[in-house]
Amino acid sequence: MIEIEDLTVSYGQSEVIHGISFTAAKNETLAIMGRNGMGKTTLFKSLMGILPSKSKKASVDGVDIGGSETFQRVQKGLAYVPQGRMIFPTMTVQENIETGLEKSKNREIPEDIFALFPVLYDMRNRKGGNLSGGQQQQLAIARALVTNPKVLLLDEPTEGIQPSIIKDIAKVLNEIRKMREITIIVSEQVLSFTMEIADRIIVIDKGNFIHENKRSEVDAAKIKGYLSV
Ligand SMILES: Nc1ncnc2c1ncn2[C@@H]1O[C@H](COP(=O)(O)OP(=O)(O)OP(=O)(O)O)[C@@H](O)[C@H]1O
Repeated sequence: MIEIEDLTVSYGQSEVIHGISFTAAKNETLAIMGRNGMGKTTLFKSLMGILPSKSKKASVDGVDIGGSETFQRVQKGLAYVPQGRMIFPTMTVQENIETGLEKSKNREIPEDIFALFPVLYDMRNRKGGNLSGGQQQQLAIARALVTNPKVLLLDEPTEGIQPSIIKDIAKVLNEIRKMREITIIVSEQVLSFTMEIADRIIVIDKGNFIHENKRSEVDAAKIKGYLSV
């Protein structure tokens, strides 16, 4: 569970996130949707402590994360799958996953990881750079999950991935939620994908949240309107 109140993020003098507030519950998937440049990556980087931010409240499972360094936020239960996946191409699949353990209390890859991603088990000795885009995305998710996060942030996981594989990513995220009962927050532009995974959709526009709906009440035409230029 994550609670954020009145979060502001600036690059120098230029404020790009303007005091947004949200909560996401345990076992809930929240999608934050918006066009390029609307502030999704900035929001996620600030939540991870990669970018400085100000807020009235920022907590994970009741524990304050405001002012914490990135590694402390990971220890408090946040994990991050960055846009573009950022896996290590010259390291093996197994080594890539193990890099996620460095700041964690665990020493070994949890058993359910390879159950979730059988393809990564089959390819554990291959170099990360030789995997397909969809497999690299699975690897980036696996690496984030080894710290046993309470809240998993994924920045545009479908970017550059074929439509057939996008369905697999949706299936994996639904499976993760079922197995781990964690909070998942995903930034996205693809509505068909978020409709398969999200309980709630928020639209971000120029650093403000401008629309919010439960999945069951989503007006697809309205959200598509916000997402088109
Ligand atoms: N390093 C930076 N310095 C100054 N401004 C930046 C920097 N990075 C991003 N911005 C600006 O902040 C705003 C939000 O960008 P951000 O990358 O968070 O958007 P986004 O919604 O994630 O888009 P995308 O899908 O293209 O990544 C944009 O106006 C962008 O130009």
